[in-house]
Amino acid sequence: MTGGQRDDTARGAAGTTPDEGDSHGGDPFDDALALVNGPRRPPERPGAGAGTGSATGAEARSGSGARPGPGTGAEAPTVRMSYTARAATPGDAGDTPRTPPTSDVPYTPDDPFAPDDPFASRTPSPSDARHASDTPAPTGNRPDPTDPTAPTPALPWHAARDIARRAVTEPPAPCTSALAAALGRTLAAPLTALTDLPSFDTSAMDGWAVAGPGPWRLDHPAGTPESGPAAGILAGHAPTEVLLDGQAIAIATGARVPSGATAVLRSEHGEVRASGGGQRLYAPRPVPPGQDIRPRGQECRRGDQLLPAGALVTPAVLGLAAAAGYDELTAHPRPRAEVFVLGDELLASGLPEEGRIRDALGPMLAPWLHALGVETAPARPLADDAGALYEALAASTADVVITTGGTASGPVDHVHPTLRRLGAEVLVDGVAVRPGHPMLLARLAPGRHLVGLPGNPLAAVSGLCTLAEPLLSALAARRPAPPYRVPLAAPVHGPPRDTRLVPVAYRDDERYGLMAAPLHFHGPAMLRGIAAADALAVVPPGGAQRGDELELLELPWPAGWSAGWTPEAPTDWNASGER
Ligand SMILES: Nc1nc2c(c(=O)[nH]1)N[C@H]1C(S)=C(S)[C@@H](COP(=O)(O)OP(=O)(O)OC[C@H]3O[C@@H](n4cnc5c(N)ncnc54)[C@H](O)[C@@H]3O)O[C@H]1N2
Ligand code: MOO
Repeated sequence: MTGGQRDDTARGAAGTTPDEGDSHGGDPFDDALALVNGPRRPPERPGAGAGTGSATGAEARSGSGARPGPGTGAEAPTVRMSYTARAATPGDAGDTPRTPPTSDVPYTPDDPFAPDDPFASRTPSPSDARHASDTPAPTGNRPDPTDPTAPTPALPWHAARDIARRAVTEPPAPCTSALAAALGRTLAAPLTALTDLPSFDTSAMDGWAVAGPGPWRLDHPAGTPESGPAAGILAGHAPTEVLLDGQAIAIATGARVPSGATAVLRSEHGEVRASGGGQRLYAPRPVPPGQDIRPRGQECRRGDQLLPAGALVTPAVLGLAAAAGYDELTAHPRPRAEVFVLGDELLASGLPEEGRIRDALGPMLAPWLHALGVETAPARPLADDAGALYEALAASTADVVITTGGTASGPVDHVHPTLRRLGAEVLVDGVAVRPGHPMLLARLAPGRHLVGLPGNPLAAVSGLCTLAEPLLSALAARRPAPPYRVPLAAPVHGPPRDTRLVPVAYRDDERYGLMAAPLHFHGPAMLRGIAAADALAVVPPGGAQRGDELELLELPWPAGWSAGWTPEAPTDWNASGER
């Protein structure tokens, strides 16, 4: 979890006073929320100059609760909304289209606040998807093979995730690798200690190993007498001395305590005085037996289970494994994924021009998959060409192929026909979730799957989190993380039948503690909200109120994430003096 300790007094929690977001208060998190949650410029209407026919800033702040008609000021039918002021303002309801809706078409398929979406679930889903586990095991919503034109009912969100997780019956066989190569993989067997830890009685402090009550004779001072505890038994040495009652010897932190020693006296607690040609060590007060000695086996005994099979190999696990004597680990291989980005309109660089736009998914998906522990090459752009898609899918050997775009039924949406041509088994064909409902999952061959992400960028994120993440996690043999819930900081409207995934940022609240503040700019084609988010909140059909505890899907990068950065070549900072 990230950001739980942030001091957030932000006014920018979505749906509260969003349009005040332009006044930054100097608090970094406040500023971040304000930046992402406001202010918005009303969208231009096609063919109109900037601002023409759009709500003014004053109107935007007025919270009138009505959506203006196209250039007439006429009000659309009232739509029940929780954060009325924002949702009622053009350009504000997530992805309000450039053409404001007419009064008889009060919302569009894109509108995340629309109470009912004609393109959403074609059959009712359970009224509350939070209880999907009460429903019988899902069998998917693959289309009727006898009728290729039959509409496919969208699956409830939890059921779709469940199918994705269970699509993998057996993860690829584990393999053994050097420790470092196991990072990010899943332990195939319990991590069992190969040694006691510590493996010998160890001094926890620099000072003297002492035997019995003081004062003690320093019979074995190593080095000069003045060097005190800096000499004596050093870490890494195996002492042969046996201390007798009344004797002491200098010892360093981490050194093996000689037999006969009953405690370690810290250097700052002891005083060495000359005495009759020798030296005596005095302590201001009695030293309890065992003080500052880490006894052998304190952390574990050889054979103890340190971690179960299925644990994720994190940097800390690598450290523990090394301490416990491992040179190699047996772990499940990382899933291998290939990403094909479809769309003739996509540009790889520069500014959007003449109807063409930048590819936002290629740059996002490969590192997102890396963050999920998946091996993948840079995304491959593919033209909107059925033949090219067929060739690419037929040639791929990846465990999971991820396509973006082409999932709907437009003239160049080739994913469904290509899957049919390949004889793939469609397991999920549409999910009752917004955004992202045309997402799909298919089995290309035993052990090989395809996740079709919709082209709208936030819809693609939704598909990634809904279908790809559980599938990849099962392939990596990870145990599903138990869902956790955080109270919502502001109400979120929701359609009656579809789950919504809404970007949220953590904030602290006096009453509830950690809360999830919904972020604006959450329309299907927008990435501005998710780019500032800590997680996606799973809003059940019908929406949620402030204080409702919602399941969160955390994004796979915690605060301070460094993308596993490693220098390509060793860098000598001193040589250049530059950073
Ligand atoms: N008749 C219907 N039309 C649509 C429906 C529907 O149910 N019936 N669903 C809508 C929804 S919801 C979505 S989401 C999209 C899904 O479309 P596709 O998966 O076929 O994707 P495209 O049409 O190729 O693109 C949609 C949109 O996204 C832009 N895009 C695509 N790829 C990228 C990318 N890599 N980077 C940035 N933007 C991308 C593309 O230009 C389009 O604007 O279908 C709706 N239509
Ligand atoms: O517009 Mo679509 O809901 O899948 O993003």
